[in-house]
Amino acid sequence: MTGQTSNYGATSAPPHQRTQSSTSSTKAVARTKILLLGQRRSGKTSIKEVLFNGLPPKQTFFLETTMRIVKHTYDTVTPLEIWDCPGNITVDTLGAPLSQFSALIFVIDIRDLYKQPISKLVEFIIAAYHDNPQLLVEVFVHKAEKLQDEKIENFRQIQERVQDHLVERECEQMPYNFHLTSVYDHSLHEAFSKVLHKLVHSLPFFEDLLNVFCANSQSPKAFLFDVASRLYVATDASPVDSATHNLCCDYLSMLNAFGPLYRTPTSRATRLRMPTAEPPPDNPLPVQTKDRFYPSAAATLHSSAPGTTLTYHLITPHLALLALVPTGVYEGRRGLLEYNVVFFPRRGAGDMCS
Ligand SMILES: Nc1nc2c(ncn2[C@@H]2O[C@H](COP(=O)(O)OP(=O)(O)OP(=O)(O)O)[C@@H](O)[C@H]2O)c(=O)[nH]1
Repeated sequence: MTGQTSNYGATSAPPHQRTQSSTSSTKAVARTKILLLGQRRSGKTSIKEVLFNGLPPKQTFFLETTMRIVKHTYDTVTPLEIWDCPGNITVDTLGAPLSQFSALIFVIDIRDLYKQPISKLVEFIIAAYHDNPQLLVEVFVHKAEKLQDEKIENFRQIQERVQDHLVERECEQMPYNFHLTSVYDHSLHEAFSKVLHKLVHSLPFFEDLLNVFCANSQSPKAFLFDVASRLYVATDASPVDSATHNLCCDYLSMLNAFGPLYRTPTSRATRLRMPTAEPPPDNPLPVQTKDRFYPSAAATLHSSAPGTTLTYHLITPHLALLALVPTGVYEGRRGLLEYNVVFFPRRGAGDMCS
């Protein structure tokens, strides 16, 4: 595993504590910087808050206008620093060269077909073309759930206008991607996960491990999720279908909500041992109050034969493996399955048992 990955595993705080940005770790860790740009009220802060602070989507309504750049740090496989910028920021007022950043996410309200947001996006793409051609430019055409019939048409028009502007400015070589997003469905998680994949250097390693896990466990699909943000860090080679992704996201959300309720003696930070003698009355057994997320769970998706089971295994304090497994395999060979899971983070692909 790379240094980055082990660093992540060693330093991260429990999921429920990780929603706060940590300034102390900002200094210690080299972070991948992501610029979050767009017009006022396009939804930038909502995106950041929903993904990285667990804010319920409906409460984004109460977010205040961002007046200055807010830097939010988040520890996942690659430590991130997300710059949430006010709507009026320009290349000149950003206060940092674009070469410092690994990705630029530009948020456009899907109903905003006017010139202003598109011109601003084009200005940043042109600046990136000159200062940092490696910069990932990802455009989130946001609030997509608001439109039903015109959604695809607006999406197409925004893409076409950006392309036309870039051709006019002779800058069409700069690559960029468009995503339809909304905080009210899973599209935001899926789009941001795709951005994250491009920033995780150890992605091929994780993908290899997942491919081997799937082959050895007869699993048609497996994801490695960042537990708190519910972004998937990697998946196996089979295509991602949105329904499966959404199901895993929902299951994780349910476990995140209810997991802390499940506390057993073995879920404590250190297991209690049977006392050899009566503890003195003034020195009772230590009571561990630290919450521990329970390490595995499963749900049967449809019971009729052959059946599919959705499994969850926490493999580091912050990463969970979610996989679809045939119910027959889960019930008949669970020990072997869990053996594969236990060794997933520790061993290379070649060492996994079949
Ligand atoms: N319908 C819908 N509304 C959204 C979505 N995302 C954000 N909003 C709403 O858009 C409004 C503006 O959201 P903000 O996150 O404050 O936008 P911002 O881009 O950070 O705005 P500034 O701070 O002014 O730059 C809020 O009322 C949100 O509830 C979405 O996916 N769908």
